[in-house]
Amino acid sequence: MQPVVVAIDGPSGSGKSSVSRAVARHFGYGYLDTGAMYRAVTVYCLRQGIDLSDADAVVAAAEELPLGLGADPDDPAVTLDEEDIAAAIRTSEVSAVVSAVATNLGVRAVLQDAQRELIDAIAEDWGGVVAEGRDITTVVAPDADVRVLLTASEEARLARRSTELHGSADEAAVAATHDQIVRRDRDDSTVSQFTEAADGVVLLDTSALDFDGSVGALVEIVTATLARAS
Ligand SMILES: Nc1ncnc2c1ncn2[C@@H]1O[C@H](COP(=O)(O)OP(=O)(O)O)[C@@H](O)[C@H]1O
Ligand SMILES: Nc1ccn([C@H]2C[C@H](O)[C@@H](COP(=O)(O)OP(=O)(O)O)O2)c(=O)n1
Repeated sequence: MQPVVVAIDGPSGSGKSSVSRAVARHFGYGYLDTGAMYRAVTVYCLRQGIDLSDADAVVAAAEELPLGLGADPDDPAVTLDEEDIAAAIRTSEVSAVVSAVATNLGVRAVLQDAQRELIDAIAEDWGGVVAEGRDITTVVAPDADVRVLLTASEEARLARRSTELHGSADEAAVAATHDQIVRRDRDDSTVSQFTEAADGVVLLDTSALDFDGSVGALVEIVTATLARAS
C-alpha cells in the first residue's frame, strides 16, 4: 500500500491543528504541524537575540535550527536541542511576531524543503500523514492524495481563539484576540494563498459545525477521496 498524504490549509482559528490531529488519530496516521516550525524559528531567534528584520540572519537560524518534531497526534512533541518548547512556541509574544519569520521567503524555502522530507518520512513510518499549514495544498505537497482548505467565518474563528485563550468570547476577549487572527492572517496571506481553495482543493467551511462535526466532515472527505482514487 502506498502511504497516504493528506494536506490541510486554512486561516488561523479554522481548526487546522486540532481537527487534523483528530483525523490523523482516526486513520492511525502521523501528524505534521508546519506552523510549529515557523514558531520554533521565532523562539530560537528571540533566544539568540537575532533581529527578526535581519532577513539573512533569520534564514541562517532556520538552516541551523536544532529542531525535533514528534509525529504522534496524541503527543506532537516540539523540541530545540532536546528541550521541550511546545508551550514556548504558543505564547502571545511569539504569536505576535511569528509572521515576520513566516513572510521571510528565504526561511520559507528552507522550511518547505524540510517539510517535504518530513512528509515523506512520516507517511512512510505511519502509513500516512496529515500535514497542516498555509501552503501545504498549494506549494509543499500539491500532489497530496487529499487536499482540503479548512475555513470558518472570521467571527467563528475569533470566538474559537478567544475562548481558547481567554475562556470567553465576550466583546473584550474577542477584541484582545483580534491581532492574533485578523492582522496575522492579513500578513501571512501576502506570501501564501489560503483564503480560497486552489484547483482540486476541497473547501470545508466549519463555521456552522462543532468540533466533532468538523472532524466527521473531514474524515468523510478523506474516505471518499481515497475511495474514488482506488
Ligand atoms: N469546528 C469547531 N467548532 C468549535 N471549536 C473548534 C472547532 N474547530 C476547532 N475548534 C477550537 O478552536 C480553537 C482553535 O483551533 P486550532 O485547531 O488551534 O486552529 P488553527 O490550527 O487553525 O489555528 C481550539 O480551541 C479548537 O479546539
Ligand atoms: N505552512 C505554513 C504554516 C504556518 N505559517 C505561518 C502562519 C502563522 O503566522 C505562523 C504559525 O502558524 P500556526 O499554524 O501555528 O498558527 P495558528 O495555529 O493559526 O495560530 O506560521 C505559514 O506561513 N506557512
